[in-house]
Amino acid sequence: MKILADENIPLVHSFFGSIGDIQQFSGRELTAREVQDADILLVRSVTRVDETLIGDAPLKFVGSTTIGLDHVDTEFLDARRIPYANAPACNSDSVVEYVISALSFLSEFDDFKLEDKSIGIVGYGNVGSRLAKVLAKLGMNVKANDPILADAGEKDLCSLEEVMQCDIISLHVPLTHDGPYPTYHLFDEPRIAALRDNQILINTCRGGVIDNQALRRKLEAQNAQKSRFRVVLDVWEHEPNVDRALLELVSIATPHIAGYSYDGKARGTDMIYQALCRTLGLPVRHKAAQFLSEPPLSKLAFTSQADSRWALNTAIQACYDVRMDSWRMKALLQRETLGSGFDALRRNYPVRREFFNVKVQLKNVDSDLFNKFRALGFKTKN
Ligand SMILES: NC(=O)C1=CN([C@@H]2O[C@H](COP(=O)(O)OP(=O)(O)OC[C@H]3O[C@@H](n4cnc5c(N)ncnc54)[C@H](O)[C@@H]3O)[C@@H](O)[C@H]2O)C=CC1
Ligand SMILES: O=C(O)C(=O)[C@H](O)COP(=O)(O)O
Repeated sequence: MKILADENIPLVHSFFGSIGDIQQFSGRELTAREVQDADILLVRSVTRVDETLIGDAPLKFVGSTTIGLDHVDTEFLDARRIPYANAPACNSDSVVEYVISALSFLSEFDDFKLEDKSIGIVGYGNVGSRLAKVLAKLGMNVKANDPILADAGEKDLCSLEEVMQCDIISLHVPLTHDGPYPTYHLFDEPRIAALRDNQILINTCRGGVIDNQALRRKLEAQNAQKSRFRVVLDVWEHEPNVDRALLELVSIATPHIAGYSYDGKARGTDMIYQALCRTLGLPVRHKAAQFLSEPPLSKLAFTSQADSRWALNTAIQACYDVRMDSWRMKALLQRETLGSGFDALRRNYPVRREFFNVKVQLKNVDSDLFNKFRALGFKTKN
C-alpha cells in the first residue's frame, strides 16, 4: 500500500508505518503524477486536493490532519466515492491559547484589564465557543455571532453589527465562497473602515476572510502615534506570499501557526489514523499519548504575594509567548525571500506544548485567581 504523506505531518511513521510504505512530499509541490499510483493521501492545509491533482487515481482514502477543509474539493471526492476525513477540533485549544497569549501581551502593552473589555467572536464553532467560555471565565464581556447556528436555533448569539462594536473582534469561521453566509472578504473595505481607532482585530482562521489590501490601507491611513487600532494576523491572503507592507504594520504577525501546538498537531495525526483504520477496517493500535514526550515546562508556583494579573500573564507567556513567533516573522522583512521564509518558519516550528501540560501551584491565593488558572486549562493545586 503506497501512503503519500505531507512531510510536515508529525509522527507519520509511528502511526502509519505498519499500514503501508510511506512516501513524503512537500505540501505545495505535490504533482498529479506522484498521486497516480497512491492508495492513501495524507495532506495538510497547503495542498489543494481536487480533480487536477487526483484525476482518476484509485485512492482508498484522503486525510487532512487539519481542522480547515477549504483546500479539499469534497464534492469531487464524493463524486469519485473516495472516503475522506479531516480532524475537527484537533488544534482548537492551540488556537485559543494563541489568542490568549496575544491578549495577554496587548493588555500589558496598552495597559488594560481584560475584565474591562468586551470581545466579539465571529464563528461560534469549536474554536470560537471554547474561546468564548475561557474569556467569559476571565471576566470579559463576550458576544458571539454565528448566523448558521442562529438559524439552527442556537440562543444568545448576536448580529455581526453588534459584535463589530466590541473592543476586541476575533475571527473563527471557515473560508467559504458560497452558501447563505459566505466568509470570503466578510471583513471587506466598508467593514474595515468602520473599525474604531481603539479596537483590536484578530484573525486566526483564514487569510481570505479579511480583505488584506483594505486592511493595509486602513493601517496606512491611521495616525501611528494616536491610534490604538491593533491587528493580530496569523493568516494571510495569498500565503506564503504575504503583503510586506501589511506585515510591517500589524502588531502581531505570525506564519499561520496558531494551531501549531505539538499536542494539537499530534492529535490531528491521531484522528486521521483512526479515520483511516475505520475506513479500511483495521484495528486501532496507537494513540498520540504514546508518542508525546515530557513537556519542557511542567510546573509553576505562585504565592499569596503574587498579583493576579501578573501571575496569569507570567504563566501564559511562560507556556507560549506569541511575540517570539511575531519577532521571527517580522525578521523576514529584512530578507528578500519572504515566501520561502514563511514556509521555513512553519517547517521548523519549535515544540510548543498546551497549557494543560503545566501544573500550577497556588498557595493561599483567592479562589478567583484559582478559577482563572483552571479556566485557562492549567492543572492546579494548592
Ligand atoms: N490558524 C490556524 O492555525 C488554524 C485555523 N483554523 C481555522 O479556523 C476555522 C474555525 O475552526 P473551528 O471553530 O474548529 O471550525 P468549526 O467548523 O467548528 O466552526 C466554525 C463556525 O463558523 C460558523 N460560520 C460559518 N460561516 C459563518 C459566517 N459567515 N459568520 C459567522 N459564523 C460563521 C459555523 O456555523 C461554525 O459554527 C477553521 O475552519 C480553520 O479554517 C483552525 C485551526 C488552526
Ligand atoms: O487546522 C487547520 O485548519 C490549520 O489551519 C492548520 O493548523 C494549518 O497547518 P498546516 O496544515 O498548513 O500545516
